[in-house]
Amino acid sequence: MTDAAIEARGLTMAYGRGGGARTALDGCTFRLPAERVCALVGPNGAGKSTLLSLAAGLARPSAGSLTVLGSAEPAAVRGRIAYVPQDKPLYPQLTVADTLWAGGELNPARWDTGIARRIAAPLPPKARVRTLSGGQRTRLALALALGKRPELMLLDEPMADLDPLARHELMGVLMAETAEHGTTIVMSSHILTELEGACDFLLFVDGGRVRLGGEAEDIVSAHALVTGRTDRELAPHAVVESRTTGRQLTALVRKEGPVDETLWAVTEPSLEELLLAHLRSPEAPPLLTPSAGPDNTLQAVASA
Ligand SMILES: Nc1ncnc2c1ncn2[C@@H]1O[C@H](COP(=O)(O)OP(=O)(O)OP(=O)(O)O)[C@@H](O)[C@H]1O
Repeated sequence: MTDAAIEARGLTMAYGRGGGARTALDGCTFRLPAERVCALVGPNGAGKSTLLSLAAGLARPSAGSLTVLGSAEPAAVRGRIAYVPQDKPLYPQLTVADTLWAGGELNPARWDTGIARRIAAPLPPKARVRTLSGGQRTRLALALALGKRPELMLLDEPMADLDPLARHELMGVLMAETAEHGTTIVMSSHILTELEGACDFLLFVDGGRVRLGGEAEDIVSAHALVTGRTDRELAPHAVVESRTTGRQLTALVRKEGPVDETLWAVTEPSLEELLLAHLRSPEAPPLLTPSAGPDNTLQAVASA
């Protein structure tokens, strides 16, 4: 089994104390293998940012454990991690060129001027950060993160304010980082269409709990989109979501063995269809594939 970049057991994080405490993560157990591009998805308030900030060593969990790059103290390996939070903190008074220079000064051992300059190339070097647009600031933050040549990149909605061309370009850069340098990328996103083909691993959290985890391919192939007559039995397959039109039933099911294709028209859902169905059906049972379970004791992927 590949080394884990992040491994969580019973990871729990509550903000505040006493009656006002809010549980952002609630007993999460999962494993993210190294050298993968992992999408972290889930609805607003699911706990994605909380998970990324814990992995970046910026806060400590309230309970449970979190091992990052082999260290039980994520803060101790901060030098090997690049974390780009949602608000992309940068010094507003510095120019683009000064920001890149400071990136090199702060990371003398690993700094890669070439990639940082390449990513920041469309930005005016003399412009002050405070004058940049949201998307331009994101580009600069990603240039700094990539320049650091990290082993693990934790990116909180990095694509949200980029234009489609910039998104396409930067997703390509991130995928190439993983392929060429073995960088592990964990990226939260609400842009489901862009995750397909870009992310090979998936962690879906909702209400602070892990609902889906594993190879994107395995998670998709554990499900089927089926269409047939309403009087046909879908058991033993678990219905994630269904709708009827007249006498026709369409359902997204978690397969329990092969689906009877003499009764049902069967297709594989897209990753987006699968995630939307789970977002609409919070009661669907969780699924972790073996590669996402810390010691293979968790629920295995349904055999297709
Ligand atoms: N600093 C904080 N203090 C108190 N509660 C917080 C804090 N940060 C997050 N929370 C709460 O924790 C829960 C999870 O928030 P988090 O920001 O991790 O979700 P998210 O999945 O990143 O959401 P989004 O998609 O909207 O960015 C929410 O209920 C949120 O209100």
